[in-house]
Amino acid sequence: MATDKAVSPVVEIKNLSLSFETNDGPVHALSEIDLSIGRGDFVSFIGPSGCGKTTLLRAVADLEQPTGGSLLVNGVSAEEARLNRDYGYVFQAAALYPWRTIAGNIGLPLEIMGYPKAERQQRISKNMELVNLAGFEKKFPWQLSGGMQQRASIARALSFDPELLLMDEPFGALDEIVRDHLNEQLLRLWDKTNKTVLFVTHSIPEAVFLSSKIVVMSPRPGRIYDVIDCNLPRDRSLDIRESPEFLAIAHRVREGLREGHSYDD
Ligand SMILES: Nc1ncnc2c1ncn2[C@@H]1O[C@H](COP(=O)(O)OP(=O)(O)OP(=O)(O)O)[C@@H](O)[C@H]1O
Repeated sequence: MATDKAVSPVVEIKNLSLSFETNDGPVHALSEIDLSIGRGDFVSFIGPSGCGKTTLLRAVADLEQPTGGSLLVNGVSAEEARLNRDYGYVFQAAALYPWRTIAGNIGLPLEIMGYPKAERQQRISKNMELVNLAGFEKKFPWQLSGGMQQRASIARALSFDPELLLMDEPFGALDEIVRDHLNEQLLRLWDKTNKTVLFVTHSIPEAVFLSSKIVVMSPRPGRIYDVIDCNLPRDRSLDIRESPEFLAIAHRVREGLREGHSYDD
């Protein structure tokens, strides 16, 4: 029923654990993860290196298999959600094919899925506009800046209109000015499309600026240390980073990272 879908969580994780078998024995990457993500939420995952942020995102994408607990995506198993193409994935590197034009890259998932040409073109134009790349259809990736390439990879992830956008440190390799600019654009995009976003980052200001919810993780094995609601106005601009509300949330994230962190190594 449509109403059920509107209120049910997009991602529901209960007591999830995930270990990797290695030659040196098991690596316990995630433990006792409980999390419910609502439709239209923008959820950032922040935590020290190796705390399992990427592993959690990959489990939602059905690219890693949990060893315990349950995980539902759009009310079905992660595998079924993957087969339903319920998510688009954006990596740290834009990973565009250099021999394809920007339009050709953005349209690639649509080609693979067998969309007819006219619909492909219409979706490519719509998504290029959404990420402010209209006019660059015929350029090749190497003719675009790093930030523009990353915007193209976001347009590619959105090309088939998935409900869920999984983003693994998409702006981590970019300089701070470009990153600020992309943060503002991503916020506008989220506001316009109402997608549910799961976003991995190492940056406290980025997490606070973008999110409706911040998940602070602690390492070994990765657990959720704190979940912080961010109710900053939806039409915020970068200036909000100077506001007391912003600084208070950033402070709570920083404290969580400090307290959840083990300094043994
Ligand atoms: N395929 C794998 N085999 C064995 N161990 C793995 C594998 N993938 C990840 N790990 C381990 O699981 C733990 C979590 O890794 P993960 O990449 O999810 O952390 P992360 O929080 O995303 O780190 P970073 O912030 O550095 O990207 C780490 O200890 C990592 O070495």
